[in-house]
Amino acid sequence: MSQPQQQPLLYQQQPQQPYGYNQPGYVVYGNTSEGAHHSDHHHHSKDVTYSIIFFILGFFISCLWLVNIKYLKSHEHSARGFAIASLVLMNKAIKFLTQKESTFMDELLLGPKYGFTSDQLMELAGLSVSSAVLKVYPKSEYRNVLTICGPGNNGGDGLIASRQLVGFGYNVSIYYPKRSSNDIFKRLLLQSELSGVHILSELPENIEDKYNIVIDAIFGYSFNASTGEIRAPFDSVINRLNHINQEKTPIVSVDIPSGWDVDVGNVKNTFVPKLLVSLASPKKCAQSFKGTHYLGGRFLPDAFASQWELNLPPYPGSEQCVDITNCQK
Ligand SMILES: NC(=O)C1=CN([C@@H]2O[C@H](COP(=O)(O)OP(=O)(O)OC[C@H]3O[C@@H](n4cnc5c(N)ncnc54)[C@H](OP(=O)(O)O)[C@@H]3O)[C@@H](O)[C@H]2O)[C@H](O)CC1
Ligand SMILES: [K+]
Repeated sequence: MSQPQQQPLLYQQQPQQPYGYNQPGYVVYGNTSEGAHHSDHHHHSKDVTYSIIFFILGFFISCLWLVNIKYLKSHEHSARGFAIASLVLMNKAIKFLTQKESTFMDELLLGPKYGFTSDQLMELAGLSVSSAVLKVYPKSEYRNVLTICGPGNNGGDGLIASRQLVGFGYNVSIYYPKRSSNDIFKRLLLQSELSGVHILSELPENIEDKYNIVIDAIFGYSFNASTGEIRAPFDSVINRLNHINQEKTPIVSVDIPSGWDVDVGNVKNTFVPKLLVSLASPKKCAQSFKGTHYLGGRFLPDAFASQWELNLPPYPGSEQCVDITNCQK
């Protein structure tokens, strides 16, 4: 006698639908409650497995913690636990700013509500960069420094960091091919020269033979990537940096790796620095950065940071920078 054939049964036809099973077209073979129970159990254990996987992956790419939202209603309490933990961590994750947000926040800090001056912020930003260099590249091994300064405030941070590095015992040269006529920058350059920084008239050949570190203070968050080109003279400067052997002479980027789109990242396939020192709060492009990552620019008032939900890590003691290498993705 032939066995009656088992008919596929759409799960939606069952009177009680356990959570997570009611996707259209979900099919259970056989109409016994045992089969449904077995499948139910299988799905619940899947909830736990997937919620754990997304929880762990979230440490590498934090937006994956958001995926765990769907397990908040799981029947498995461990899956719900991992979902809640993911959301807590997600909330604690450092915020990465867009170009627009960075500009807006800078204007706010310099406006009447917070009352900072540009000199103040730049001085603290520069001090953070020199402090991070001192930590990561000690002068016993990395004494000779070349700083390349751009036309804006990122270049100003470079001028300041260079002066401070001389104070820390480094031997520093600056290449500053497009100088601002703004009084602040003239004073910063004067102070650098008086402190003993060498001012170069052109970018030296054989950078790796002469220098132990290159500081990239060319462009910050106002770099305009929309035209798709880097204008002279920085096109050729960045091209030189693309070919530097960073195993010998690492590049330290101030706030943004120059040439990267602030919101998107390394779209032009230019150099990837060994060390990035983000200022105030990291920018979106730093989400794809895999090297050593420090945060500096310790000038944001606590009220400001909480209003903008920046979730910045605390700076240890009186330090001017903090290592955020593993908190960034
Ligand atoms: N609150 C803070 O976070 C602080 C940040 N600081 C630092 O300041 C920079 C932002 O400085 P900003 O002056 O706004 O701009 P940049 O330094 O990024 O330079 C922009 C100039 O670069 C030139 N540019 C832009 N796009 C291109 C391009 N495609 N090709 C060539 N050149 C380009 C342009 O200059 P021009 O003279 O050519 O017009 C831009 O004007 C921030 O990142 C921090 O490092 C402060 O130090 C402290 C406060
Ligand atoms: K830079």
